[in-house]
Amino acid sequence: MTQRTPLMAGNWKMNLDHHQATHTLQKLAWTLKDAKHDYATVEVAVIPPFTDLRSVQTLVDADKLQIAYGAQDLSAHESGAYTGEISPLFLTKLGVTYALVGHSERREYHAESDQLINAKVKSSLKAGLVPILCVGEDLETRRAAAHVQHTLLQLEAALADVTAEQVRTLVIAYEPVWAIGTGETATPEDAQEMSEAIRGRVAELYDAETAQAVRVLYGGSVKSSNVASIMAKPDVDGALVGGASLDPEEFAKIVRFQSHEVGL
Ligand SMILES: O=C[C@H](O)COP(=O)(O)O
Repeated sequence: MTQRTPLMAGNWKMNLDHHQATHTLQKLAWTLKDAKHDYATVEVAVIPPFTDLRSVQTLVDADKLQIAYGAQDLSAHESGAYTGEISPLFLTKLGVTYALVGHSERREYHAESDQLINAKVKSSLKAGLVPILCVGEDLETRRAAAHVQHTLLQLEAALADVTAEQVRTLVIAYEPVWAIGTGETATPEDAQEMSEAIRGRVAELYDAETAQAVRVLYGGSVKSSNVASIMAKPDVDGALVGGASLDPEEFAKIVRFQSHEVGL
């Protein structure tokens, strides 16, 4: 069985300018250093706004930080007349590792279609970025008990024409929209149900080895007080953290979920 390294990714959304980003990242790095965090056991990434990425890169390089960083979105195109879009190649040049694709806020506020999300998955993979593909249902869909079917359809659409080899590197984030920024958290059992279903569908679409390699994160009001119970579930490989990642001490506690009993 493949050993999957847990990933804690902090999505800052549209918060923190480049000065604030530097301070926040520095504080996160110091807190984790004080706690003697072993990045081989839990990987850490921050996902700042585009305008912060150069400052983040400079700090990571200068202080030789082991914290990875990602982009919150990217273009499906490499270059050309696409005003306001960011090429995956520009992100690679900035040392970016991850790219969020199909976050629910992009799907909702920018009407991103499954087809566009599939194109973005492919453009990020082509550029050597690791997509963090976001899927999940809204409250109405969950109330209708159609959440598994809905989420797996999003997954299948996003993976059209993506090879098994590529999927093995992928990160999938299950984010129930009703639990994002609301303080409502899915139960650990909800997170496990969907993570297992996602892994099961990857096995059906590809093979068991691919399904064992892919990392599935949970996202939606994750905090230091609830992360350990979610991480105890066998198919949950980490968290995509929004609000709580803006506080470096709180985010460090989330990263250090295994040490909660003994403190940081
Ligand atoms: O990308 C992160 C998710 O949207 C979760 O956000 P949240 O932790 O603020 O609920």
